[in-house]
Amino acid sequence: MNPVLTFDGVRAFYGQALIVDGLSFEVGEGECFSLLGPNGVGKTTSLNAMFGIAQTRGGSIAIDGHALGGKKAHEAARLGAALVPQGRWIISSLTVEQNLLLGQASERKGPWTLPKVYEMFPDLQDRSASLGTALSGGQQQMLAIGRALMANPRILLLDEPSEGLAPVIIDRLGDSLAKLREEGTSMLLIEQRLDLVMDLADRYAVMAKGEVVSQGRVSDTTNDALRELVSI
Ligand SMILES: Nc1ncnc2c1ncn2[C@@H]1O[C@H](COP(=O)(O)OP(=O)(O)OP(=O)(O)O)[C@@H](O)[C@H]1O
Repeated sequence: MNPVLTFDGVRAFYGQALIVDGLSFEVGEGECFSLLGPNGVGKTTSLNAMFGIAQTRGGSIAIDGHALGGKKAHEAARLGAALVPQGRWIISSLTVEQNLLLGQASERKGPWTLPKVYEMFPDLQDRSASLGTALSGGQQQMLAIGRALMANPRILLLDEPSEGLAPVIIDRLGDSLAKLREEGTSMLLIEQRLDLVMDLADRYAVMAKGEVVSQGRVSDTTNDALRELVSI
């Protein structure tokens, strides 16, 4: 089966600074793939390379076999990449519902509509008229995920979704992501909480200095073994 997302020898830069150096991995249909590594190795930059925020010079990135060309942000969204960014990027002047509707900008058709997002995250329906940034941290994370789902993505790109959340909220987040996984949503998960990775991911790759240094199936490893790999 063709991969949903392919990174092949990607080299990504900020200006002249080479951050990602020959990164290769694939995410299969319906798979949750986790990209791991210590702070600063280039995980977020890899996502930024998909949207043209970091510049790629070398290698290729493809969604469903379609290479991302020049106009990356628009193209990646149109092809079905939806980002749940680190820090969530909730627009403070917009209500919850208006933030969710932003997700439709890519004009992709599919099962995700406002009622379906509200069914998945009832808190968002209760607060639909509130300003997005008036929500709690956990609710804002749900809003960021809901907004990405409104794009009817081929792949959901989650950058440290548990960051800054209390353990009980992380459990709820994990349940929601598990539900999405059961529905067959393809996911790329960047995450420091390895228990969440162990619960959700099928496969993982560990990055160091901008490239993959080890990878495998989550079912073949343990939380401790993964922690050791990530801390090298
Ligand atoms: N806009 C930018 N311009 C220049 N350098 C940047 C920029 N953003 C990040 N960097 C640098 O790129 C490197 C990789 O950062 P990146 O955010 O991709 O790491 P990460 O693996 O996602 O880690 P973290 O968990 O800290 O986000 C770091 O050295 C960082 O300082």
